[in-house]
Amino acid sequence: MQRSLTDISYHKRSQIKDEMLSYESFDQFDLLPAVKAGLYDDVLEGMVNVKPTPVQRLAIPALLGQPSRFTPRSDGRHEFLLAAETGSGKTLAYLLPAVHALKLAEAEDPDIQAYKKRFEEERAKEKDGKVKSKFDEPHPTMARPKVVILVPSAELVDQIGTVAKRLSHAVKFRSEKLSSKLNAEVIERNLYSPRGVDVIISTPQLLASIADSDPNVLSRVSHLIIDEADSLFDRSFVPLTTSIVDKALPSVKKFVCCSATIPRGLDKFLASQFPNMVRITTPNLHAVPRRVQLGVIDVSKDPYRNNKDLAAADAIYTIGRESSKHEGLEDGEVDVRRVLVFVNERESVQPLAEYLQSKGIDAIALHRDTAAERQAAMLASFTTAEPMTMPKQEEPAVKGRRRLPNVKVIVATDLASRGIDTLAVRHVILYDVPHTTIDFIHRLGRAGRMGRRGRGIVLAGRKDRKDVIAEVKRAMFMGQALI
Ligand SMILES: Nc1ncnc2c1ncn2[C@@H]1O[C@H](COP(=O)(O)OP(=O)(O)OP(=O)(O)O)[C@@H](O)[C@H]1O
Repeated sequence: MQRSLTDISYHKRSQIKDEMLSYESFDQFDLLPAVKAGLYDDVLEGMVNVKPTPVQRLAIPALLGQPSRFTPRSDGRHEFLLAAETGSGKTLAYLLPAVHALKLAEAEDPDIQAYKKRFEEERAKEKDGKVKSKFDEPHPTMARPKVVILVPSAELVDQIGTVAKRLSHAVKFRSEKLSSKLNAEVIERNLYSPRGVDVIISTPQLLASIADSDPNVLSRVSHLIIDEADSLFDRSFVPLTTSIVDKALPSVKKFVCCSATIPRGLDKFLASQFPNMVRITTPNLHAVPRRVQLGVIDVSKDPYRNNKDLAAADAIYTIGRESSKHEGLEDGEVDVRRVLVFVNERESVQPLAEYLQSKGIDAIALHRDTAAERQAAMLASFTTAEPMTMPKQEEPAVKGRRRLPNVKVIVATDLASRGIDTLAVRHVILYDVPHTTIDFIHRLGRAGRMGRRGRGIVLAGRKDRKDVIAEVKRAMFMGQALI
């Protein structure tokens, strides 16, 4: 299992640490003032003393072409791999430089400038009251985005789309989402609006099928970003992802792949397809965030006797009961805890969610069959940074009718939840022991995001490799990479 990841030497790690010390503030990056304003006032609104994270310190200067050991010296297309731990701010590491470049290119684009001039002239005439404007010319960027961001799920399209929208208030660009959650009319409107579009965030399925019928959609792309590249270049996604990459590459200036892990398959694929790709890896790559601890429940022992469902329900009840001990709570209040339960197989998601519901737990399955609205509402409560509390309620004494009102549970496979910024999650239950270290990293990475504390609980059965779990636990305790 440990062999699935590629090594990074200690020497390289210490060189990277030195590099990170050169940039301590976002103000040191050559970003347009509007981009910085959007970052401080809208994207990270309300945060004080904001500093770039390690991946942002390494990637932003390199993508902007500022002096750094990762800045390519050649002309032509630049290719990057950004690999950094889960929840470490990779989105902004690629989005800020892409939006900066978009605005610079816009200022130099003769078609856009000529369009703007005609538009302003018509508006001025209208203001003078001379004529009613008949200006209905489509914007030159209509269905021709400059920045394309690919992600593996509709939920991630929403998440990244929200960050881009926030940034666009100060920076003034148009960003649109394309995903299977939207109906055909909305998708058409988002892409073919006569007002134009600068940034598209999409799943590969949707964009690949649009590009099949209208290849020009990808003809002006200058920044192509493959987020969650370990998923998007794996066996199931690679044909769709590469079909988009192949169509877009002729115009692309910056090609950015982004991932929390570099499995051997991705390593080999990128080395053969993109031999000049600059790899930006943080010193803590492949380590689970330090503030996440791992506990183990041996379900083969009493009282569970291999009943994993019961062990999961019990663990969730314990998490719920502990929430009243949290300091800072008003008297009579409890925290609302958000718990993610991971299973290995898609087929187990629904039955486990139903079992937990039968035990009075507010659980949903994260998959296509769960009503979209219910899923969205539950996910929203998992991704908020705001604390959530409720009045304490006594559990009913009558046996068999227990209810746990202060815990919300999502049961998922990690593919369905990959990359989701579950800021509210402190507890992750690994119902199945993950098949690989990569899965351990992604699943535990839903807790402990951006320096928060978290706890993982593995349910270990009779046949599970307890030595592997012990090794992962030890590496996590030491803050080491799980390789
Ligand atoms: N410099 C910063 N300071 C504080 N918070 C930040 C900073 N940069 C990003 N964040 C916040 O950190 C959280 C995690 O960021 P993000 O989702 O980009 O992580 P990620 O590295 O892409 O994770 P994953 O690998 O799981 O996809 C977000 O809520 C984001 O707003």
